[in-house]
Amino acid sequence: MHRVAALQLCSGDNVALNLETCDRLLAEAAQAGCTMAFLPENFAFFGRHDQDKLAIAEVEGSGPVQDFLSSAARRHRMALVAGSLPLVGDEGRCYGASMLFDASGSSRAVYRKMHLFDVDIAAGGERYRESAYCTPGDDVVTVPHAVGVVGLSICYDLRFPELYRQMAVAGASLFSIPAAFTETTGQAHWEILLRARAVENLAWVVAAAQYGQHPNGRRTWGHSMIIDPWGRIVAMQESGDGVIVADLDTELTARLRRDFPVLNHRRL
Ligand SMILES: O=C(O)CNC(=O)[C@H](CS)NC(=O)CCC(=O)C(=O)O
Repeated sequence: MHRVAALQLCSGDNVALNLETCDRLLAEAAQAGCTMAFLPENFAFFGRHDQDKLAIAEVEGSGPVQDFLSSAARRHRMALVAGSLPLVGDEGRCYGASMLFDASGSSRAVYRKMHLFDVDIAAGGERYRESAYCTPGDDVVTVPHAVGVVGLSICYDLRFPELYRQMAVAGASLFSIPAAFTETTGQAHWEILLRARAVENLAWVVAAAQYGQHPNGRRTWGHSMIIDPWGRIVAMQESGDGVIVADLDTELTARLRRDFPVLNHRRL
């Protein structure tokens, strides 16, 4: 059994304030006995304009947000999956990156968001062009850890089941899916997509989410969830700052994968 936490917050454009909130929630998670905590997409900064986040983009391995993560992991004695933070990319753009820190504060892995959210949402009258300021990563990342092999992903990636299948085939038994899902698409698709990724791969899903209204006027869906490999939602918070906690039973994953071997029945 490994107790893990997902943090939910409503990040704004003040980095220090967002990190303070994260730190408070991490302390709660540590207090609850968690050995690992997951943060949402854009936990450190949600700006007024899309390109604002370029100003806080860091080079991999150094910078105030990464320093905070390393120190928070050490202080709270927890491994962290830092949902997403901007890392410097090329041509004046950044990567949306998810980093895993171990409890000693060392960075163990970096995943760069592969699928960029360039969509128009008719129902909400919203237009997103993530590729205007972000550049996509090319590499699938799985990280062996105490809780199992962790597959890293970010938000819109959730709609691409082939990424999760590839991670599952590479051994992943837990998917991290941090998000800032739109309220409109979240209401329609969030839960069904998350549970599908869990069920079809017999894997745990930890989805730490942003909620509420951000400085750019956009509203995000919240509903952070931890889902077991049978598709049951074992912890969920609709709205508000908070920490959801679950005990990950790694035996359950092993038993399901043995007795219900869908991953071995693939023909393609
Ligand atoms: O707009 C912002 O600044 C915050 N959002 C994000 O950073 C990212 C990229 S724009 N959002 C998503 O990927 C939403 C996906 C989604 O909502 C879906 O797949 O339905």
